[in-house]
Formats: sequence, C-alpha cells, structure tokens
Amino acid sequence: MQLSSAARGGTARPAGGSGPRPVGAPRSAIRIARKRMVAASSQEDEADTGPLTGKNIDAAGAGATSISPGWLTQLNLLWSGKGNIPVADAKPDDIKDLLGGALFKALFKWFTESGPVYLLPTGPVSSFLVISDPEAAKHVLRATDNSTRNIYDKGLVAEVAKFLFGEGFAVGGGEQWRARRRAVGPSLHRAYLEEMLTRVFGPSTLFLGEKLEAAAKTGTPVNMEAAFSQLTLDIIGKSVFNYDFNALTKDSPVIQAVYTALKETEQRATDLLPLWKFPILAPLIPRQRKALAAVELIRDTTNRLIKQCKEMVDEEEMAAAAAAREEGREYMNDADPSVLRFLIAAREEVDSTQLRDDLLSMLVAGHETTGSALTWTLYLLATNPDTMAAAQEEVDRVLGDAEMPNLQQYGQLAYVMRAVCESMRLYPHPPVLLRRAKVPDVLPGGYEVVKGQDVMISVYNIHHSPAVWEDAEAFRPERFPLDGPVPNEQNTEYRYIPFSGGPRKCVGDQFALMEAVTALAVLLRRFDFRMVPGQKINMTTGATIHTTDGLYMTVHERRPAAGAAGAAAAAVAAA
Ligand code: HEM
Repeated sequence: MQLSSAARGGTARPAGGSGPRPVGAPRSAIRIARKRMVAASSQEDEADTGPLTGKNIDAAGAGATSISPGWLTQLNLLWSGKGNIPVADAKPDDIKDLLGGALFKALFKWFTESGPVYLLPTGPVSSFLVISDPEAAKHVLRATDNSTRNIYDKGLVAEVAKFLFGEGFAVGGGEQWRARRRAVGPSLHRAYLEEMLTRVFGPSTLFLGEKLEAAAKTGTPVNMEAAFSQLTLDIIGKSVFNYDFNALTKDSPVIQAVYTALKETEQRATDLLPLWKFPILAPLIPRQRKALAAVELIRDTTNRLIKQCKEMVDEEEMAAAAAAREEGREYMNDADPSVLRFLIAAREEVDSTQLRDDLLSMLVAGHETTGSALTWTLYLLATNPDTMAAAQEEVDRVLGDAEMPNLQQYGQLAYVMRAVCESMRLYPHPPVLLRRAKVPDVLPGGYEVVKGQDVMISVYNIHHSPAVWEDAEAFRPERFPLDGPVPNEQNTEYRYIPFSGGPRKCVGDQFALMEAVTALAVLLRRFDFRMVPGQKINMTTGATIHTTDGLYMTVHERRPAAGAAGAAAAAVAAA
C-alpha cells in the first residue's frame, strides 16, 4: 500500500488537543460510534499497532480460551470430512483480527497460506468456505437466487440484518425478493439519475463545500470520513424519500438512530458471541435495547413519510405512471422525483411494511457504502500526489467555470471515475460477500460444497491477489484505460466485483458512481486536501471498510487553472 511519509508517521490525531477544533466529527453521531469501534489493524502489516482501544484482545490470552481457532481447526480437520478443501490454520494470534472487526485482513493471510479456496473453522463442525478466486466467485454469485440455477442464497446476511431490514429486498430471497427487485429496480432509471445529478448530488456537495470553506479560512482540520458520511446520508435521504436529514448541519434523533442501527448490523456481522440471536435476552442487553429503539424510530419516521407521500399522490398521477409503464417510458414526478413517490405512483400492490422495508434497504445499502468509497478515494488521491494532480487537471478542464458537472461533463470525467473504481478495488465495501449453499455443489477447480455450507467470497482477496492484478497494492487509476469501458464484473471476468455480480448485484451501482464522481469533481475543483501529519490510518470493518480514528485533512481553497474554463467551453461546444 502506498502511504505518504506523513501518513506513515506517528499516531497522534488532531482531535482533543489545543488549536482549532476539527470539523465534522465532534458533534456528529458517527464520531461517537467510531470512537467505540475497535482499533484493529494497520495498513502496513503491523506486528503491533500500539495500545488498542475498545474491545481489546490479548492475543496470547485468547489462545488459551475455548474459542481458540487453533482448537477449532483441529476439530474440523478431524471430523468435518470436507474432502479436498484445505482448512485454514487459524492461529491464536489471528483472533485479534477476528474480534477487532478487520476479518478481511486475516482472510488474506490464510489465502496466502491455504490457497484460493479454503475452509475457515467457526465451530467444531461449522465453517466458512472462503473464496478468493474470480472464477469460483463468478460461479457462486451467478447461482444465487438464479431462477434457473438456484444453488445459493444470502444465508447469514439475512439473519444479521433482519432486525433492521425486516422483509426488505436487500436481504430477502426467492420469489418475494424477485418480485420486489422487479418493482424497485426501475425506480433508479436514467432520467431519475440525471435529475439527481443536478438536483441532489451536485447541490448537496456544494453545501458541504460551504462548510469546508469555513474550515479552510480558519485552518481547522476536517474529519473527511465524517463529512462524507453526513453528505451521503443527506443525498440518499433526498433521493429515496425526498426527506432532508440535514446531517451536514445538525444532529437529530433520526440520524443518530440510523447510525446506531448501522453499527448494530456491523457488530452482528462480526460478533463471535451472537446474543442477538436470542430475542428474549434483548431487554436485558443495553446494546440490543438501544438498537431496537433506534429501529423503531427509523420505522416510525419512514411510515410517516410513506403516509405523507400517499396523501400527495392522486388518481391522475397514478394514471400517468401507468401510462408511462405501458408505453415503456420512464415515469417521474417533477416536483418529487424520489424513489418513494415513484413506487407509490406506480400503485405497487404491496403492503406498507414491505414498502417501508424496501425503502430502508435502499437507504442503508446506499449510504455508508458511498460514504466509504469517497473517504478512501480522497485518501488515496491525497497520498498519491500525481494522481491528485491528474484528477484536478481533468476536473478543471471539464468543468471550467461550472461549480458542478452537468450530465455531459459527468461523462467526461473519465480519470475521476477510474480513481473511484480503483479505490473500490483496494477498499471494497463490503470486503466480503456471504452466501449459503441450498444444495450440494461443485466449484470450478473441483472443490466440493456440501448443502448448508456458509460461503464467504472475499472481494478484498480477489482485488488484492497478485495472481489476478499486476502490482496489486498500488493505486493506479489508469490501470483501467481512460478510453475503455468503466470496469465491472462482466468486462473483467469477475476480477473486479465491488458491486457484486449475478442476480443480487447492487441495484444502485450507477447511482453510486454518479454520486461519488460528482461529489469529488465539485470538491477537487474548489479545494486542495492535505493529510494532517502524524495520522496513522488504520482499517476496521463492518458492512464497509472504515478508518479506526477518522480521516483528518486540512482544506485549502483553490481555483481552476488559468485557461481551463475556455478549454472546457470549447470542448463542450465541439461535442
Ligand atoms: C459505492 C457505493 C456502493 C457499493 C460499493 C455497493 C455495493 C453493493 C454490493 C456489493 C451489493 C451486493 C451484496 C451481495 O451480493 O451480497 C449491493 C446490493 C445492493 N445495493 Fe449497493 N452499493 C453501493 C451503493 C448503493 C446505492 C447508492 C444504493 C441505492 C440507491 C444501493 C442499493 C443496493 C441494494 C438495494 C442492494 C440489494 C440488491 C438485492 O439484493 O437485490 N447500493 N450493493
């Protein structure tokens, strides 16, 4: 991993000391949540990250407990009888990573030791089948909820997230999922995205720019991770519900509840002692009580928005939506182009609970993912000055005097787009995809999969594999040629799968790319970003890859290079 010498330096972060108070984090709910996150592992393969905070694990002590992976490995080797698949030799030390939440780091280590398909013991007779090979990943992803070859479902994901998503289509399966995906997917049509670009993505980022301008004037360090989390929450709220969370401006109980629920989903995914599986215990456990209260608040708010929207939609609008559908046109209400309005106008024969859960699926799936993609892209650009220069040169040339891109300009931001794609290669969100085999199967390479087997596709391993990528650890946006297609699972033969693939592929991929590229274009045109020296940027995960302590940058106002405006105008005129 390329790190600037500043980023490699000491451990101090700017919060808490004297001098300007960092922007974005101190009052924000996410910062509070982050502080409770566990300091896991550093990007540099660290023997020791210094004192860990939060749920600290003494690796030596962990080796003596009954949950020692070494012990599980032995039992699995003796009894599991999983034929031709190597079993990862999970050492006691590795438990530090497992409990620390950066499981994908340990998965990578075992990948180098055990090969592209291995078993990871999780109990005396239970295990995860870990896949780090594009061909095997393609096989599993394409056979998930496939109407003709239905071998896998989403397994554990549904269990972990049900408390929040309920019956939402991001976690459901089978016929119900298929029907809901068919209904919700079309809401993100091309005309809708164009509208979001100019109405939401650009303006919301300009608003963030105003906040950054104040920080630039005072030299106050900004936690850009928190800022991006707030920005993407505002964007997804407006786009899905036509609801302004106003997260960039204020804290509110709803925003806090969204973060609490997200954090709970992440914790459930990595809990080694899943007490949440016993609902009867929930009232006794403070974390569970808090999570359930948060979900109740989110659901009440969503129900209120659905009710309000239903009151606005009349017979005439429903008829217009029906006519558009019959004629194969994309329907959109000009005053309120949100997904919610689309679905209600489309007269979806679906109960309010299903609608609520589907909308929440979009809100959650579309928020932290894009926020994290922006965080790591900015980090990589800031720590690789040549790439930042190339990105800013492109933004200046394409945007000229415009504060934010229009659709045509968006299409010309090829380098920025590839920087986002390359950042999602190095930092995929989520870093692993979970599946469960509904029937016995055989993977390419002859690996036998038993019925009920939990499968973990390590996107992180595939994206970092030296067998798959040349110079895999380097941040090189130009590895995806600017005049070639934007990389996806199809045109890379599943070597690049940040949005997954097959029937359960992300429905919001185009939305997310447009949002991220637009946000970066607006910000890079206006500001230079410099890492606050002395930070150690460590990774931890839940649903996405986060930093452990925030991403602090100073922000400096800049203007487009002289002459860029004229060049851009000429380019637009010539196009
Ligand atoms: C950079 C941003 C994003 C990334 C990296 C991302 C990634 C993913 C991935 C990997 C999956 C598939 C999970 C699996 O196969 O198990 C997924 C599913 C999904 N994503 Fe995204 N996503 C992003 C943004 C969005 C946005 C903006 C939306 C909504 C507007 C969205 C909505 C969804 C939904 C609803 C699903 C579930 C689809 C289904 O199960 O049928 N995502 N996303």
